[in-house]
Amino acid sequence: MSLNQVSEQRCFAGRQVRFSHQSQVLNCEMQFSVFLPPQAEHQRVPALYWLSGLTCTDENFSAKAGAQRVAAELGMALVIPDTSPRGEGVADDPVGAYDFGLGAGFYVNATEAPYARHYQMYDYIVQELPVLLEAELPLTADRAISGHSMGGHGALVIGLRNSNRYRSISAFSPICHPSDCPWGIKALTGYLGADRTRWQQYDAALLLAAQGSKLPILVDQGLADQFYPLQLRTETLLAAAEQSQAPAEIRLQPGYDHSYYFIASFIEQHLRFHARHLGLSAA
Ligand SMILES: N[C@@H](CCC(=O)N[C@@H](CS)C(=O)NCC(=O)O)C(=O)O
Repeated sequence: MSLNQVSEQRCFAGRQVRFSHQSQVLNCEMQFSVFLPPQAEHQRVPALYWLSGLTCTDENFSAKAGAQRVAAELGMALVIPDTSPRGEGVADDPVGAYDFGLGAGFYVNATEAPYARHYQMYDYIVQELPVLLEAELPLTADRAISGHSMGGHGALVIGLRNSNRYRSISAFSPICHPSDCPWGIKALTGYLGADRTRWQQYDAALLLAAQGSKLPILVDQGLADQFYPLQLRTETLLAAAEQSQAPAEIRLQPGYDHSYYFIASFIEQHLRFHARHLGLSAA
């Protein structure tokens, strides 16, 4: 077993578990959380990967979203990775800003020094974690992907580029067009360099406009979100979905902000959306 169990709590008759492990891809020790529903005691279950936003660890979603009750009912595991490589030797933002470096890996494979040595979050999510978790835990290879803000960007990009690996994609308040917003420009310049042609593979609006989506997509965006529209650029995703005739439902929700109160309000609908596409009967 290459996973070390850090903690475990009973939750809705399932298990909320935190693990640490040595990541080969990220070249450092990592922690992540998993919710295993009660059904996982006697059978393998599909998994929803949840990618969190800026400043988060694996614990924000576990503690604040209230997703476990419905996941337990549906028989769906929740896999909640950290948002960047971690540890003393991992390069951070030069002035410790919250929107780059630690807690802000942006789910890309960095090519630029000094970040390339550890910041390979795309491969960590797409390759390393599923292989590890499906070997060590009672998970099937049926996966869905979701996330919030930076993690919504990650979920859209990873799902759009890997339609054979996931059944469905959803996002809350995603950074839709990182090539053209302050958070995205800073991150993509720092991790990938100034050549914008290398950014396109990590830009959900550009990917969706160019190739459409084989997977169903559900997006919720709060209209009282302080980061909408400057950072999130939801209108670019709406335009790309329309242009490509993608199977995407993008909902603008009046009154909701960027917080986990918004996520908690709609997470049940997202879990049931994924459950339908994962073929879970109770959805
Ligand atoms: N700290 C930042 C905002 C960071 C932020 O809003 N992070 C979101 C994701 S983009 C989050 O989930 N924060 C952690 C939480 O609410 O638990 C600021 O002051 O502007």
